[in-house]
Amino acid sequence: TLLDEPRTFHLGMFEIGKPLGKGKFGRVYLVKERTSGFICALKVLYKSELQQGSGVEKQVRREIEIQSNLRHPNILRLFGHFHDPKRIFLILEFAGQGELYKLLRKESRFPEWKAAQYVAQMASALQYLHRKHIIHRDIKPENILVGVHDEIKLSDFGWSVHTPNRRRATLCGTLDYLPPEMIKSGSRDNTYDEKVDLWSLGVLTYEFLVGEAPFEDTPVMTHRRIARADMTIPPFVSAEARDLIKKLLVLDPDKRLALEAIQEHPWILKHCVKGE
Ligand SMILES: O=C(O)Cn1ncc2ncnc(NCCc3cnc(NC(=O)Nc4cccc(Cl)c4)s3)c21
Repeated sequence: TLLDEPRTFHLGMFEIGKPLGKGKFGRVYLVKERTSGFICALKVLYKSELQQGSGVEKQVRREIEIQSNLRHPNILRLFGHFHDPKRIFLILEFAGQGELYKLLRKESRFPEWKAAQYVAQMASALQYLHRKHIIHRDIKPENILVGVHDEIKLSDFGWSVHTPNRRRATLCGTLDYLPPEMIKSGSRDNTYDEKVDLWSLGVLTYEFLVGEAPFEDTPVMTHRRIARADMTIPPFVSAEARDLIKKLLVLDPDKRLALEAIQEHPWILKHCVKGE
């Protein structure tokens, strides 16, 4: 079936179901693989649209190359891909509860126990990626899906790269989640490493608990507030959660709490059963 080692795939293998979402570059459908009955998500990308973007087609190839080799419960599986003259198709694991940011908007903010479980799963996914010298670089609620049992599925590796990244930082994500070292201009080496994902995890933790990003403002002000790590954490956030956020949203990348330490942080231990 689909889970076996890579084979060639084609559209006729799938029975197309309901649309799951419409992204910037194409639509996603719920599909069933005919022979095995296996349910998955099919992302359709139009080559015409990709060719317009600067090097976007290369990004999709890199995503396919990176994500096809990833196997982790909190990383959305890419089972395979194929293309026809006009389109590229990504065969993806189906995430039963869809996009995390929709759940977040609906609940406005998550209870601390739920936020802690999501952060612990994100830290586990990032530990797996960083051990493989992959930085995601675009961690934000829009790129996280949720499975039927509330398990986090980090997805959309369109922007992930292998470290160390000697390329100049390009403005790739929404400003809210960008770490200071990626928006700092002027300094000679605008390089960055996997610690950018630690900053974004801090922003994510804040947004889970508060319902909005810590530096949300006008673009100019957001830029300035990120550069100064200028944020206020509302009083309803517990002392332990506040402690973790402040240990991740640190300007100096080397002083950010390491992923292993996040798993041992009191706020995480309080809400997460060990070895879950
Ligand atoms: O999210 C939804 O809309 C709805 N939804 N609901 C449930 C569900 N289950 C699985 N997947 C879904 N959606 C697809 C998520 C993606 C995963 N990987 C991607 N990769 C990508 O888009 N790459 C890409 C494209 C264009 C340019 C470049 Cl550079 C890279 S998109 C699901």
